[in-house]
Amino acid sequence: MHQDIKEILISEEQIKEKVAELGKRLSEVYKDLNPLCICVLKGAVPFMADLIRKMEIPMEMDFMAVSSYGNATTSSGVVRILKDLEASIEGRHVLIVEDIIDSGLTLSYLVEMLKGRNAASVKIATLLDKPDRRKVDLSPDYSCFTIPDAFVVGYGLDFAEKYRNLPYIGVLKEEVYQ
Ligand SMILES: O=P(O)(O)OC[C@H]1O[C@H](OP(=O)(O)OP(=O)(O)O)[C@H](O)[C@@H]1O
Ligand code: HPA
Repeated sequence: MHQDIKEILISEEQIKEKVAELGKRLSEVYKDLNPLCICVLKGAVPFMADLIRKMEIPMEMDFMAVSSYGNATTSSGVVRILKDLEASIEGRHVLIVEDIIDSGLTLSYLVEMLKGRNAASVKIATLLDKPDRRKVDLSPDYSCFTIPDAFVVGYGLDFAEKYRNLPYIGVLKEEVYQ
């Protein structure tokens, strides 16, 4: 285990199993709909890469970069679009792929923005859901794990851009970010 990690919350094996389960479910839900999976950079990259390989249906992908955290551990509430989608989503079935929903501020902003572009549907798939910290009324359509209120890193999630390459989800030692 990495020296800055206090505890492994979700192991590599647990992630693999849940992601495969979700991929199978999405393959049924989106059969014949050619969904557009939108990966929210950068944290959702490992989840997106693993999830789409478990979706055994035609699908397309695109990427968005937004930022609300910067190098802090709490959301500023201000969502900035750093990179927009390449193509129109009008009439498309959109699935937003996220690593974590914490305050919900990032996704509530994104969902409203994408709905405003006349998508046929806009749904959310998240690896982690941290409902205790929610500041807006938002719940994911698909979620792999519900986690307690702790700052976690790994499998895409960072603190100050570090730890994204850990293969598990771990709780960061307080002394590392305090
Ligand atoms: O529910 P919220 O409180 O809004 O938090 C969730 C968002 O925060 C993180 O992104 P961040 O801005 O840190 O970018 P990153 O994915 O590049 O790490 C995470 O990837 C989500 O997008
Ligand atoms: O717990 C977290 N870890 C990393 N990034 C995050 N963005 C929101 N919550 C978190």
